Amino acid sequence: MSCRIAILGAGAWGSALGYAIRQDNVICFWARSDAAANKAAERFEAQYTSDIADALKNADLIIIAVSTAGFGNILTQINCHAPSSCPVMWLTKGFLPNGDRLLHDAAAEQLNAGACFGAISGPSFAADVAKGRPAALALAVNKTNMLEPVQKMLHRKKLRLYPTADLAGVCAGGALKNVIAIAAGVCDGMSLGASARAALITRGLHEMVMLGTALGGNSDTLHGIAGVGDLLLTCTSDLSRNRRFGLALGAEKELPANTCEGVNAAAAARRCARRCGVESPIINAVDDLLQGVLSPSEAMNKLLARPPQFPV
Ligand SMILES: NC(=O)c1ccc[n+]([C@@H]2O[C@H](COP(=O)([O-])OP(=O)(O)OC[C@H]3O[C@@H](n4cnc5c(N)ncnc54)[C@H](O)[C@@H]3O)[C@@H](O)[C@H]2O)c1
Ligand SMILES: O=P(O)(O)OC[C@H](O)CO
Repeated sequence: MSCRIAILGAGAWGSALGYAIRQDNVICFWARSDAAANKAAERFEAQYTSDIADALKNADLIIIAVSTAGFGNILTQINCHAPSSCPVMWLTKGFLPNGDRLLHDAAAEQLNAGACFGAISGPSFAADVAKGRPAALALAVNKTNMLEPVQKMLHRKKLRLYPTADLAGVCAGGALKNVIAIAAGVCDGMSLGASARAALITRGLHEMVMLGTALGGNSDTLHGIAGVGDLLLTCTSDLSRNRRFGLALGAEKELPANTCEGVNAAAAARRCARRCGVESPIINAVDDLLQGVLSPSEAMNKLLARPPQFPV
């Protein structure tokens, strides 16, 4: 049976995912302006509109694909215009701006009572998925009875969706790996070598697990595709915008202007860690670098001056 899927945001990832699931579904993209909708329409055949009420009308599934900057406003629009029983998923990774709320906390607070919502997150570059290359992602929802119907609408041979009830863990993994990817980029931008990068990624994973579990996630999730899987991808591939941002920061070059969710996430993750009493030296170092409080070599020296601690 064909489903109507509204994808809110026609940027790189929303478009790539829409392309991957277009068969057997009617896809309707919402973009912020007519010009953006027309530009996105050049990518592949689907419905495109800049009227969000139009996109949401009669939707069987909603997928939010905007960056965190627009996430809160999109939730408000969904409340106003979407059928109340329609599940709301998102591809966005990070914290809501100006605070330290992960996206599932924002959805729980802002969406109408009883709403079904969740995240699709894992190692997946839009550029790969748009070319039909295989990817595996976690699919997490707040109502476990909805996992199977949502998975049925989206799962494909080359877009594998692994269902889980651990929404907090999936959201934490996607948000925190971006901060560590900036750190890995800084490390390589400073030419510190592959050994240092491996140590940084491993210690970064430790911070992700400690903080992610303090925020309600499961350790298994953070060691799975939505945690370590995404961490490995973003820390090691130059396709990652977070890693590229870190490379420029470490080499003290001009910073790229692309969507880079790790920038806002570093400050938010640091606030969460302080609130939860979790030690987060790498996250703090990234935030200090971004705030201009430390230079790359000062941040490195601060991390290297720490006493070695188990578990490693
Ligand atoms: N690109 C990828 O490979 C990839 C993969 C997985 C997850 N993600 C995540 O998906 C999200 C979107 O990333 P992207 O790569 O598509 O970014 P993008 O920059 O290509 O697109 C972002 C979209 O968000 C919209 N947007 C930005 N600010 C907005 C606002 N204030 N109000 C309404 N709309 C707004 C833009 O118009 C654009 O359509 C990010 O959270 C990113 O971390 C991206
Ligand atoms: O390009 P990045 O760093 O935003 O990463 C994109 C995806 O999150 C990778 O899974």
